[in-house]
Amino acid sequence: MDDEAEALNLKSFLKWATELGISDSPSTPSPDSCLGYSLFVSNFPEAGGRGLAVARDIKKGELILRVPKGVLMTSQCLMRNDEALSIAVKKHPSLCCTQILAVALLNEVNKGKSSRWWPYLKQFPRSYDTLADFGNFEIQALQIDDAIWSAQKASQKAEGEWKEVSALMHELKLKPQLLALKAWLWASGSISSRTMHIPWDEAGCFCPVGDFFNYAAPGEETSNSDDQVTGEAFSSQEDSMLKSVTELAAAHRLIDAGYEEDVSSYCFYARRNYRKGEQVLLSYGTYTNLELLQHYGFILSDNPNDKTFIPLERNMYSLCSWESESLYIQPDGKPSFALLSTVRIWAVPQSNRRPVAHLVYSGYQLSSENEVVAMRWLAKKCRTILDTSNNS
Ligand SMILES: C[S@@+](CC[C@H](N)C(=O)[O-])C[C@H]1O[C@@H](n2cnc3c(N)ncnc32)[C@H](O)[C@@H]1O
Repeated sequence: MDDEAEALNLKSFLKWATELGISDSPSTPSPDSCLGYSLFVSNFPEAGGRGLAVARDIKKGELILRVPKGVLMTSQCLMRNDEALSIAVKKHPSLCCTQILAVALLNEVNKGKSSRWWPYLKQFPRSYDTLADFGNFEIQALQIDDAIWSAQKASQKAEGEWKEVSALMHELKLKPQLLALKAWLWASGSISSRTMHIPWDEAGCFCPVGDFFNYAAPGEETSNSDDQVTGEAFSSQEDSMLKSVTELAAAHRLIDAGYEEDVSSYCFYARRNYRKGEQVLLSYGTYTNLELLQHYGFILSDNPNDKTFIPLERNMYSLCSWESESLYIQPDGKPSFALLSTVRIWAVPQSNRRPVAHLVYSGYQLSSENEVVAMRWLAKKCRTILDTSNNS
């Protein structure tokens, strides 16, 4: 699609969104666009491509976008507006909620221009780079065993789920290209990378305009010094007056987006101060780079939540009851608590381990000798892992 056609599509999408009540402003927006007061669509080649920038200086905690419930595209509303879909889905009770949403999405695409969601559907990417979309060559290029395993699992899972919905999709008489695995991967990628959490459906919802926000890892906003201006603490009295956990988290801006029952809308807030023109970033959750690749198809070059998992020697596993996922090195080079405490115990002579275990699990260094042995083991292990991945 050329740039001009894309710009026209975006324009008609924003008009459609305005008519349905989406707004970035407390007052009535212009009939042509639901954006312009707080936000505008822009391109950020280094951070997610198309995204939303602020149209004015914005303070932390400000409401910047509201999307009414009626505009959220969910399985429930797609089935409510399509009796044939609803009847067909009921005949397949073993399907899970994401399979139902994926079929409902493809069924809507099948309608083309006659779909009520057409202006929105045209805004979806044509394809995705999530792990399930990786071919064999790309999977091998991942090099790390964990990543290769996750990619193989993701493709197998997508293909298995596609086979399970095949009968339903044929009953719905979808066009041949929408019955193909490629279309299924597109629908699954759309769900994985674009849906937002809602309390009434585990598959989540598609949230027009709200799904234009790109991602920044949670915690990064604290580096913005301007935050001090509005980041005041709440008193415990004020806290107890806030009715729910969601409300409390929202008041402290621990969450920057969520469905709010009292206004029947999905609401988006600035989680830090922004200067006019800056991109507003949303935290979709806490993810390692592998998880980001799996669910969203990108990685962050500087991800504070990334982890390098460290396998223990066979004789060390009996010393700890931690899951392997808790044994890792953080991006700042520090070992996780589980890894550090296990290696500290291992570095104690076997006959002395029991009496010092409680000190280790309280986070204490036992002695400088113990620490040196533990750190030497960790350094050697890290070197071996780096050598293996550099040589493969
Ligand atoms: C919810 S959408 C965000 C809007 C998207 N850029 C668009 O144009 O529709 C999520 C997708 O945006 C991209 N994305 C979001 N944040 C990113 C980031 N920090 N770096 C690279 N890509 C990002 C990824 O492709 C991800 O799957």
